[in-house]
This record gives sequence, C-alpha cells and structure tokens, in this order.
Amino acid sequence: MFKRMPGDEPHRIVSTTPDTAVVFKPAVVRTPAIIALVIFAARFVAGLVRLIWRHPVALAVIAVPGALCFVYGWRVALLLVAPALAGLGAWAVLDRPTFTRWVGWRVTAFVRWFWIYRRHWQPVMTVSGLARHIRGREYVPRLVKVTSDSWADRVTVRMLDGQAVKNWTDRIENLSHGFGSETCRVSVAKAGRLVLTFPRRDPLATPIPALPIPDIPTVGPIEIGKLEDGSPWLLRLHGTHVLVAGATGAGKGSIIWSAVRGLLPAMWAGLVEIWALDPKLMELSYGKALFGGRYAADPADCADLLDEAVSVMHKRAARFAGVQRSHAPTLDDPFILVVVDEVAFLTAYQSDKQLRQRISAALATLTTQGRAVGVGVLAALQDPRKEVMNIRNLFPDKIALRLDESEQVDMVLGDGARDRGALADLISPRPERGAGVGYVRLETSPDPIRVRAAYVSDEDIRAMVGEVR
Ligand SMILES: Nc1ncnc2c1ncn2[C@@H]1O[C@H](COP(=O)(O)OP(=O)(O)OP(=O)(O)O)[C@@H](O)[C@H]1O
Repeated sequence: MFKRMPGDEPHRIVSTTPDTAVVFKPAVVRTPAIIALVIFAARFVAGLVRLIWRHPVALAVIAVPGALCFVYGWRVALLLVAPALAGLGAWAVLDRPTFTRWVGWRVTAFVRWFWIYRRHWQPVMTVSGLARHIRGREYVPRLVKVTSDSWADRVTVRMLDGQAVKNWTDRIENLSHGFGSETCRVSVAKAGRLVLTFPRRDPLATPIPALPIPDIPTVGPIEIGKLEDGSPWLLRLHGTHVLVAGATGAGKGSIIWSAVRGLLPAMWAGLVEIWALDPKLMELSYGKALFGGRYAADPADCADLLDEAVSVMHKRAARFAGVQRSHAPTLDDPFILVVVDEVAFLTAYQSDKQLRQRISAALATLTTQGRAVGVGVLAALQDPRKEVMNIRNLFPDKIALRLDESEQVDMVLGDGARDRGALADLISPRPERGAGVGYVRLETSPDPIRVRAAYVSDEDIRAMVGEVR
C-alpha cells in the first residue's frame, strides 16, 4: 500500500515496503545524444589535460616509448629510446637525489595514483561513508593529486561542500586500510582541501642506537632521534618546557638521556647546567656524576633544588628587566634545564602535603616564568590525568609515548590530537618495536608528528660519565 503523499510525489514512488524508506524515481530529463556526447568528450579532454598537467614527467616516461613503438615499431623505438634510457641511468647513478626528485618520485606518484588511489577511490569513499547519495546522485570527494617521497604518499582531496575535517579524521582507519597503509594522517591544506598522508614504510620500526655526542657545544635544538619520514628529530629545550608522558616501559628515559647527551658539550663548555630530580631513584642516578652536584632524589631535597632554581630565575628576571627580553646562554648565566623523572611522585603521590604544595608551586613558577630567563623544565610522567599533573598545560611542548588508554592522548597532546592521527595508545608494547616511539605536538603546530628517540643504553651513559671524569 502506497503512503499518501502530499502534492505530486506519489506518482514518482518506485518501490516501498513497510520497513524501508520510501524510494523515489528520480526525475528524468531526456537529453539529445549529441549533447551527451559533447559533455563526455569535454570531460575526457579536461581529464586528459589535467593528467598531463599533474604528471607530465611520469606520462612522458611511460607514453613516449609506447607511442614510438606504436608508430615506428619496437626496433626504431628501442633505437630512439636507448640513448634517453642511458642518459637517465647515468643521471640516476651520478646524482641520485636530483634524479629521484625529478623523475623517481614523480613516476612513483603516478603509478600509485593510477593503481592504488584512483582505482580504490570510489569504493573506499562510499564504504567509509565519505561519499553521499542525494536524490539518486552520488557525490564523491575529489581526488585532486598524489605526490610521493621516500616515506609516504600525500593525497590532496577536495572535500564535498558541507563536509568537516572531523568527518575525515573519524575515518582514518577506513582510509588507511582501504588504501593499504598502516596509518593515515589528515591535515588541512586550505579551505575545503585536505592532505591525507599514507606512509609506505616505517623508518621507526627498529630501535635507533644512541646518537653521536655533538662536536660543537649547542643549547639546541637537540637531535633526539628520527621523525617518521626518517629525517632527524630536533627538539627545542632552550626557550620552552617539555612534558613527556608514557606508560611504564614506554621509553621516557631515552628522551631524557638523548637530551642530556646532546647537551653534553655545552655542559662541558659551561653554557648549560642540568639539575636532575630523580624521586624514583632509578633513571637519573645512573649518570649522577654528570650533573655536578645538582642531583636530588629525596622529596625534601627535590623541593630545595626546585626552590633554588626559582630563586636563580627571580634573580635573573630582576637583572634582565628592561635590559634584555630573551636569554642567551653565557658562562655567567648558563641555560638551566631542570629534568624531573616521574614528576607525579613529587606532585601527586607525595604524602607530605606541605612538601607537595611547595614542589607544585615551584614547578608552576618555573614553567610560567622560566623560559625567558633561560630556565627550562623537562618532565616525565606515567599518568597524565589532571588530578596527577594539574600543571600539564603549562608545558608548551608535549610528547606522548605509548599510553594505556585512548583518552589519555588528548590529555597529553591537547584536544583533537588523536583524531589527527596521534595513535599513542596503539604503539606496540614490545620494546624493540615501540619503546621510544611517540607523538610530538609543538606549540607552533596543531599536527602531531610521529617520532622515535634514540636508545641511550646503560653502556652509553657509563661512557658519558667516563668522559666527564
Ligand atoms: N628509544 C628506545 N628504543 C628502543 N628500546 C628502548 C628505547 N627506550 C627504551 N627502550 C627499551 O625499553 C625498556 C624500558 O625503557 P625505560 O625504562 O626507559 O622506559 P620508561 O618509560 O622510563 O619506564 P618507567 O616509567 O617504568 O621507568 C628499556 O629497558 C629498553 O630495553
């Protein structure tokens, strides 16, 4: 029985059952064949022009030999193409970086555009719910272009009108599995356009050995390990504060020790001092000799050391007032990095309330006023909940290593970080695969970056201590 519909709707109903929605027959406008053919031809030409415009090098590499073969036969084509191939081969051998930049990655991008993204685009968009059916017509987001480099493919997408970035970030699993990648990162290129990053390989899959100690004293940025594209991960410590959160065994120690290692020449030159707070009596005690007496493990001693740092900070602020607005490390005013391992031992799990309040106040003072006068804090903790670490928002730069729960990711990196691809709760608990792997969110960028810290072993720490002695 048809439902009674208002106006002239009922005559367009083509099917209906009691338990499904009413389906309407779309209005059909009869178009003359010639117009349809002209539209198809225009679309084909536009598509061809777009293809040539987007992939000129890849098309030339593939189409020119094919055309020569077709026109002159394979012998002549081979004769003509051989010198060009020899030239390309020589280019690849003699100057690999420029060859890969101009030819290699363009051909890769074209092949992947054709074979992976173009081929699977419509099914993936439809199944993941990013395409829309409206009045019998299917609207699919447009695949604008694909670029490739040694690490990943970057797919530029034109969203459907009315779509939000969240529609895409909610479907990163559908997208990554749909296009055969382990992960997918979504970033905004401009209004209405997104860039989806699909890594093809993982340079962070194996542990990175301790990096060499720098030859030149530097206060940073310090090389800590690798970024997900295989390039060096440089972490700024001077002029900021860094919070590292990670479950037990996530590799927090490797970030702390890589930072200490990178600052070592500057420490020897007197431009940096590291003040170490080690309430667990584990991580930093190993390299106690490196900290020149500025080491505390007992909570009361930690509070004293923090108060001393606050006092240095105030004295500097008084001296700098009206004279300089930022700090440059000198022998008189070195950069002081206060390193706190498992800060929650001092701020949340400390039973002495007075001590706890003193420590929390000192840390809050340092993190709000210290960076302009050359006092920075590098703190590590396991549990990022607000009850445990109520000053976590005072740290401009944050690193999330492996975390136990997905909600903790946004607690550390800020709202929306997990949606943007910071899957810190999915990092492998196997140390060789996941220790030291994490996501960084810098003050200057909303997009989290995947990183892995180099592993500074006990041997390496012993060697560093030996060098100091
Ligand atoms: N960057 C790394 N690369 C490879 N393996 C690592 C790395 N960092 C740590 N590991 C391995 O993981 C183990 C645990 O690391 P670590 O003790 O530093 O973690 P943690 O986060 O400090 O843990 P906890 O909070 O329990 O002290 C180490 O014994 C080491 O074998």
